[in-house]
Amino acid sequence: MARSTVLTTKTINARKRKSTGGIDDSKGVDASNKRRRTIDTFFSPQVTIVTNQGDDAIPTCEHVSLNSEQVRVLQMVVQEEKNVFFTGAAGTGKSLLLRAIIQALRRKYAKKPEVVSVTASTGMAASNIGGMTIHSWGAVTPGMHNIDRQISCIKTCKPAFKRWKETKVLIIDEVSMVDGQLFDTLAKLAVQLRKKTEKPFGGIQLVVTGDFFQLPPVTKSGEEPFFAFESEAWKRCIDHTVTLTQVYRQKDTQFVELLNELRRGTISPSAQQTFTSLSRPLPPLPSGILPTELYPLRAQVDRANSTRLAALPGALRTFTARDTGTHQKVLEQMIVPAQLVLKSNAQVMLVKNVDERLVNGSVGRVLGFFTIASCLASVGSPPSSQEDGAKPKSTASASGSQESSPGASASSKAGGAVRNVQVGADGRTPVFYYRPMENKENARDTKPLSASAKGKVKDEERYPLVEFRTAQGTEVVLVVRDEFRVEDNEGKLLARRVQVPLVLAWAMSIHKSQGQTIQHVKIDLRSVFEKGQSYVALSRAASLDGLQVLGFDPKKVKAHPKVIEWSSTLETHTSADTDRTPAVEGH
Ligand SMILES: Nc1ncnc2c1ncn2[C@@H]1O[C@H](COP(=O)(O)OP(=O)(O)OP(=O)(O)O)[C@@H](O)[C@H]1O
Repeated sequence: MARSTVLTTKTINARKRKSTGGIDDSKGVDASNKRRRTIDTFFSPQVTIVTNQGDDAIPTCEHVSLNSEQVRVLQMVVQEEKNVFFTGAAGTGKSLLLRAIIQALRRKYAKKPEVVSVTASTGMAASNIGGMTIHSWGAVTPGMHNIDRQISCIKTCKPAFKRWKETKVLIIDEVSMVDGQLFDTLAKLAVQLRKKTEKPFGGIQLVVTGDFFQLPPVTKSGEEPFFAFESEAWKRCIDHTVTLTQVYRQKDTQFVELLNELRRGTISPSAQQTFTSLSRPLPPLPSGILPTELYPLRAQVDRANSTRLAALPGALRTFTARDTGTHQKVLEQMIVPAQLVLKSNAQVMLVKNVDERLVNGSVGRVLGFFTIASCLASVGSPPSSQEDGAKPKSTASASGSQESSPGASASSKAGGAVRNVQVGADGRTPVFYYRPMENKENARDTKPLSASAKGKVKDEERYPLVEFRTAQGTEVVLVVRDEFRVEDNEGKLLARRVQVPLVLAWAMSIHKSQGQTIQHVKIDLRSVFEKGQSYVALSRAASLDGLQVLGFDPKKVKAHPKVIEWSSTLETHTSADTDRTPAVEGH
């Protein structure tokens, strides 16, 4: 019988994806960013992050130091090897801390990287930290609680069986969405598969994080969720709970207080008044980028995107995916669509990681549609003077960026994209740079294209040229087709899609927005259907000024009573001091 029915999805750039967690792991990071390397000691750890603090929602890159709460958790996990659950409200830096922990563990176990397993409850959360879903990791069949049957299935999946036996540290992110029964099953499997029956979780060190006030486990309609913290295994295995208390996402204390009320589902009349008053439209951004719209339902997201697209002038361009494989039905779950329909000026989001600048989630605007050949001719800076007299618009940051460096053209074609395309005075047409390769001096400055890039020149398809906002400013990129693969747990290919890795990005679902910080956001709460959903949506906003709320209804802002009760028992033991001493408790 089948092992897990949960499938892993990879793109051919999976190796690149590992380096895009937002931590300075030094690969592909600007020289300026390398100055202050990250977790060299536990006591002054610094993490490079991409923040969205700019007025125009332009992300910037900065180094942050972990606060004392975060450092304490890092120590407990990495030095003291404790089983830790760390939690905290939205924006308290759980994800940032988790990335720091993963990096520190990878360094600690550099000679045996397979002993650190990085997982999350959902595919989206897993891809944010370069991991896999907990189901895929363990080859666990969802809903099956017969341990013997699970074990027989797992033993047929050699990579998963090996993971169960070799893992020393298991990380689980977004634990609020892990079903309690699954947590119990995992603990029993660990004990039996590792034959260390006396040790909880078979002796695997657990690092678990999430906020139970956010999205709950998915249940059949009308069924009560059974949270991970209610499971037997949780009580036996989680030795330390740490609550992070400093909110970073929102700087405004009034907003932080309002979000706290939302989190607990207790809305005061003044909070209600404030949220209701946020129904006013947001002023347009100078860049022309519209606020991201969040909706509870996928159908609403699709409708909002289609309406915006229809309102744009110009012809539609349709990119039809090239699908192959024996199990093409699984491609339906893929974020990259079978039919991608675009127009010039459409707002789009990249759905794959290319490097630290261009990541899954980068938002931009389509400038037009061009062939690879026309864009490769306009990459980088002009060799000496400009051939056609067009004024190239600078698309890279000025400060010593790699884009304008001599080798830019050689490195510009990075998996599914022609990077750093220079556009002319109209702001949307690639300029043409003539590079006389016979001249040795110039040849050194304008390296020939890689063999793979040369091969692509034959491709006459016109692709979207997109101006992305990046941590360094903006970058114009021709986004070409890329390969997305769906594999079973043993890495066997089930289906493959070759498609332009973009989706329309005027709107997204609240589920997909989890974990993000959004500067300008318009949230429609009228169809909210889950506890925690309103809180997740509203807590994505960085400020009240950048937040528009439609359909705010205090009756729909609910926290689950079991979560409220459980968290109150935590708080009675927690010493969250004002001086930011870690709120640590042992059970
Ligand atoms: N020690 C720190 N110093 C400065 N900024 C920080 C620090 N920790 C986190 N941040 C910033 O705070 C913001 C929110 O962090 P993060 O996304 O990790 O929070 P979170 O707790 O995971 O939120 P959510 O539960 O909503 O996913 C990010 O922009 C992050 O870079």
